[in-house]
Amino acid sequence: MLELNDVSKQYRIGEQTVTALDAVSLNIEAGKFVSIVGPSGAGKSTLLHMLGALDSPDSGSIKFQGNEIGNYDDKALSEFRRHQVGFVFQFFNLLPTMSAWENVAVPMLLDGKTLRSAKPKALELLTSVGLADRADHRPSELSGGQMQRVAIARALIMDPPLILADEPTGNLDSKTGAQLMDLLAEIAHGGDRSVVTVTHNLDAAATTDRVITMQDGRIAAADVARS
Ligand SMILES: Nc1ncnc2c1ncn2[C@@H]1O[C@H](COP(=O)(O)OP(=O)(O)OP(=O)(O)O)[C@@H](O)[C@H]1O
Repeated sequence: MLELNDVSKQYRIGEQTVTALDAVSLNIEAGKFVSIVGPSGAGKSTLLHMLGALDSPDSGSIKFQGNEIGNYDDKALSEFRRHQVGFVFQFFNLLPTMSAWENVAVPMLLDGKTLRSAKPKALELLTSVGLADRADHRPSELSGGQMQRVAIARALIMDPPLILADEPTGNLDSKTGAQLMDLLAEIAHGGDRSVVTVTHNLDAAATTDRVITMQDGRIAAADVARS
């Protein structure tokens, strides 16, 4: 589904140059739940951003379903982000004045649909993540785990083949975090979807199909494929 070849990225701050990604090559297959682990500053978030075309590499190639993302113009890039990728963040990023179902509907609104037309799908997705009875609640009336389920439903509403999650359990207690990982695994294994998550939690990572360990902008040797 996604193929990275020799992807490098440097950041320059004043005189200093930081190599965030150093010639990373990687294949992400459909239907797999993949975790990215490694110490702080290893390049995990930078890699995740490259996978979702939130950032572009200095060199190297990123192909999505055989197409070179580097050749996309701005319009194709925003189409890609809107339709092919669902993002889940550590701090949920829900809109506080909207109800749970309205938050789930947001990507459809950004795609020009009305709230009314988005509602059935938003409710269906909330039901699928176990929150049918919380649809009208605002984020402040939900627990952290529930807020992250809303965020996952929102990530799914455009039916993207790729879900990217940056520390999705970082703000949750360990039991709730484990339940969230189970939900992400179900999402990956339930269809031809890939789910890629960055995590600091090695126990959580150990439950995924594949653990990619990063160190100093490179994929460390221990890239364990379990299936
Ligand atoms: N926008 C930026 N400007 C400058 N330097 C950056 C930028 N983004 C990342 N970096 C640097 O690139 C390196 C990799 O950062 P990245 O956020 O990918 O690491 P990480 O493994 O996700 O770390 P953490 O676990 O702490 O979130 C770090 O040294 C970081 O300081």
